[in-house]
Amino acid sequence: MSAQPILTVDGLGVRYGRLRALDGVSLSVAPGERVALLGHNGAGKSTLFKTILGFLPAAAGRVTVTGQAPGADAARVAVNYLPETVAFPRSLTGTEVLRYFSGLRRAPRSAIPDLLDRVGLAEAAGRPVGSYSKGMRQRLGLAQALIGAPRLLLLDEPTSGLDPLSRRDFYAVIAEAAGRGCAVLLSSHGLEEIEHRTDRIAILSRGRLVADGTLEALARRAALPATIRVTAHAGQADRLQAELGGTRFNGCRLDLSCPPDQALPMVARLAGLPELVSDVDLHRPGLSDLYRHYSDLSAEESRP
Ligand SMILES: Nc1ncnc2c1ncn2[C@@H]1O[C@H](COP(=O)(O)OP(=O)(O)OP(=O)(O)O)[C@@H](O)[C@H]1O
Repeated sequence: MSAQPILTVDGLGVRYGRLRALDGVSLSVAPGERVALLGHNGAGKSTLFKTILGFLPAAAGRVTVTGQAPGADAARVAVNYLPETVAFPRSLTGTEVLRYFSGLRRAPRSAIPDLLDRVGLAEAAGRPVGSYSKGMRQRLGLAQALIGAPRLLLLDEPTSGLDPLSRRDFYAVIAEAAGRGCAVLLSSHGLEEIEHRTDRIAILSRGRLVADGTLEALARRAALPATIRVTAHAGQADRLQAELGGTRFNGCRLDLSCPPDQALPMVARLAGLPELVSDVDLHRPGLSDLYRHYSDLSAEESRP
């Protein structure tokens, strides 16, 4: 991406006393880019967010937001943050909460009805937040994070506790913000939900960035084998296995593992065996396979 990044993280190290929570982390997010930050519990995701917000100092390296140091006025205006757990005064209505935050950010109050509408809270706008469900509070949190058209959105596990339809709507709102040029960095443990809803994946493991790229680039680099599930005609599984090898799972299923570039030629070969094969299902590695691959690699590298 050629546009100047909104967020740059360069060789960042952060410590809690003797613990290295982040070590040599480099990452950037350009305008309009949605980057998913993945990592096990304790990998350092929240620490990275807190450093970008200026709450924690860097022990090494550098972070800039729109070219400014975290915590500087211009950086604070540029970034909005949705923490993992949002808490609003229970007696205020949705509209009142957004009025309060609009005041803090000097953003026009006229945008509030539209914001509430975009997150599906138009009808609940006049009700006290204490009567909202967890998902509704989370959506109000997203509306709060969108106030003032931020240039960088930091979202810490924003969809935990949301049902599948609310998650879909949530990502649609995030895509709209990115479409307007907002840079988005969001952490998640939900691999399936981010697989096709973000532009790039960054994986943290024990405070180090072990992968950063598009799903396609990470898959190419990992070169994990594809699995072809073959269903044999009744009584033909033995012959098929004798011909192709693979692993038998029941009377008629055979799993073949192929290098990525051999998967299609193998499917073509299977199509030429109609007397043996009744069905073929090609399974390419998904994000969960890649996540395991890169996290395991980093665990192996750090083993003495
Ligand atoms: N205030 C703190 N004082 C000391 N250690 C801390 C503090 N906050 C976090 N840590 C440690 O720093 C490391 C990174 O924690 P962090 O909260 O950034 O991880 P995370 O990836 O956000 O985890 P999770 O997915 O569980 O939210 C962990 O080992 C954690 O125990």
